[in-house]
Amino acid sequence: MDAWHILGRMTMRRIGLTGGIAAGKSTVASRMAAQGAQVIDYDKLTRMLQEPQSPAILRLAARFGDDILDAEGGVDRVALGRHVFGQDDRGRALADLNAIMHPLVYRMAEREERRILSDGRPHVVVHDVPLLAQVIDGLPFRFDHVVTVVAPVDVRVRRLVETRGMDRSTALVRVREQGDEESRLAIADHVIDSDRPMEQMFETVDMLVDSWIREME
Ligand SMILES: CC(C)(COP(=O)(O)OP(=O)(O)OC[C@H]1O[C@@H](n2cnc3c(N)ncnc32)[C@H](O)[C@@H]1O)[C@@H](O)C(=O)NCCC(=O)NCCS
Ligand SMILES: Nc1ncnc2c1ncn2[C@@H]1O[C@H](COP(=O)(O)OP(=O)(O)OP(=O)(O)O)[C@@H](O)[C@H]1O
Repeated sequence: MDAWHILGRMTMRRIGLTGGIAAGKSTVASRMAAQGAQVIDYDKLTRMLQEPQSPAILRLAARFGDDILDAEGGVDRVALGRHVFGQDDRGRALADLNAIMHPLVYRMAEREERRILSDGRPHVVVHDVPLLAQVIDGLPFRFDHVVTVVAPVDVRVRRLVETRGMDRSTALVRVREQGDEESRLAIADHVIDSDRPMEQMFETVDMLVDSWIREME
C-alpha cells in the first residue's frame, strides 16, 4: 500500500450512496453535504464527460454514430438513449456504453477525491452513484459504508408524476426498469427510508454523518 493510500485511510471515510429513481438519494446527498460531507456526483461527472471536447465524444460517436451528437458537438442524451435502449441488441449496446464511460467516470472520481483530500484535513467523502449495486465490483474504490435510500414503488411513482411531470404509466415503467431493490439492499449497511417526514429522515442522515466524523477522530 503506498503512502497516499495510508494517508487516505487515516483522513477520510468513504461512503457509497445509492437509491432507485425518485427514492430520495439527491435529497439525502444534499443533507450530507450540508452536514460537511463532500459529495462526488457520478451523474454530474457523466454529463461533464458528454460535453463538447470530452475524450468520450469521439469514442461514443465511433460506436453509436454521429447522430448522437448535438449542434455544439456534445452528446444528445435522448439520441444516445435511443441507440442504447431502443435497439434489439440492447445488452451489447449498454455494455459498449459502459466500457466507454465507466473508466473515464472513475478516473474523474479518483481525481476529484484527491482534490478533496489535498488539504490534508479529515473528510467524509460520499460517492453518489445511482447504479452502485451494478458497478460496485468494478469500481477502483472500496467503501467504509454503503447507504441505500428507499421508498415504496407507489410513492416514487407519485413523486415522478407530481414533481417531474411524468404520466403515471411512464413513471411506473421507469421505476420498474430500476426494480433491482434487492441488490441495492444487499450492498447497504445503512438503509434510509424516505417515506417518512423529511425532518425525521434528516435526523437519521445527521446521526450517520456525525458517526462517520467520529470514526476519524
Ligand atoms: C444513456 C443515457 C445517455 C440516457 O440519458 P437520459 O438523460 O435520457 O436518461 P437517464 O440518464 O435518466 O437514464 C434512463 C434510464 O436508463 C438507466 N441507465 C442509464 N445508464 C445506464 C447504464 N449504464 N446501465 C444500466 N442502466 C442505465 C437509468 O438508470 C435510467 O433508469 C445516459 O443514461 C448515460 O449516459 N448513461 C451512462 C451512464 C454511466 O455510464 N454512468 C457511469 C456512472 S456509474
Ligand atoms: N422524506 C421525504 N419526505 C417527503 N418528500 C421527500 C422525502 N425525501 C425525498 N422527497 C422528495 O422526493 C422527490 C425525489 O427525491 P430526490 O430528487 O432526492 O430523488 P432521487 O433518488 O435523487 O431521484 P433520481 O435518482 O431520479 O434523481 C423530491 O421531490 C424530494 O423532495
